[in-house]
Amino acid sequence: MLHVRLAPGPAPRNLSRRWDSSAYLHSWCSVPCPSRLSLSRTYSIKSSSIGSATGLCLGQCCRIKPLSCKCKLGRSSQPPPDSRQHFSASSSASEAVLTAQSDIRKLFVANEKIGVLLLNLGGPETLDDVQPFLFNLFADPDIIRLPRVFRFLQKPLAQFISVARAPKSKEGYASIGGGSPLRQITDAQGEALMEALCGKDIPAKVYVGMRYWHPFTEEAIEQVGAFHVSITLVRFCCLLY
Ligand SMILES: C=CC1=C(C)c2cc3[nH]c(cc4nc(cc5[nH]c(cc1n2)c(C)c5CCC(=O)O)C(CCC(=O)O)=C4C)c(C)c3C=C
Ligand SMILES: [Fe+2]
Repeated sequence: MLHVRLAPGPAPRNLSRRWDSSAYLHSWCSVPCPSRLSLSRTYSIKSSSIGSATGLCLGQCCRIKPLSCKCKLGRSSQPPPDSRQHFSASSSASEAVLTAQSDIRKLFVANEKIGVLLLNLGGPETLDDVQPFLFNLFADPDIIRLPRVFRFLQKPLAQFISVARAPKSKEGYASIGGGSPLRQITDAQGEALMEALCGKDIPAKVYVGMRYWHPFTEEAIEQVGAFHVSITLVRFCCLLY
């Protein structure tokens, strides 16, 4: 099922730089949203929408640069007229739910570039990243919520915990190869997603944004903007291992 949720009101074509919490992202996850973002035309997609053939949960890849794909990001085929009609009808609604797998094609309208922004939390890639990664994690009030009067202690506490915990965490990461596997795993998922979309003649670029480590969501969004993507599909996935 493809859930399409549109920001209310007319969608500006440029990206908004407001980093407010995104209700649509929060709605599917009990853990912190991987990012706080607001995109102009943002669609959240559920895992099965691209195709069960890939078995993807649409995780993310950790490249700032969009993943490359053999098909060109151009109009290799036009959507049927009824698709466009459907799209504009959806656009005027504050929320629409498209059910058919092929309905993603309905987003593929003339002169619209599609970007898929895959969001995750991130993990330290090297042992040197461990302490600053943990700082980012614990500095997040969605992870450790202090009473408002003690909010000023958030960063000092994050510094304390991250420094105290880092040696033990480093041991753990050292035992699994020296860093978090999140990036490689999600790279592979991003590649598979690109391939799956290409196979359906839907050329889209895939971007990745992480909440606590590189590439940060802000960087990914800048890339989305630089590529003048006008439709952004957003998906986040929390890998558990
Ligand atoms: C008291 C300690 C911790 C709380 C509370 C906690 C909550 C929490 N964490 C995530 C997401 C991630 N945590 C990751 C690593 C990690 N988390 C903690 C501690 C707490 N997390 C530590 C010490 C570490 C480092 C690894 C270790 O030593 O075990 C990661 C990175 C995973 C990776 O691939 O490297 C993520 C992601 C959430 C969402 C959360 C609360 C909701
Ligand atoms: Fe954690």
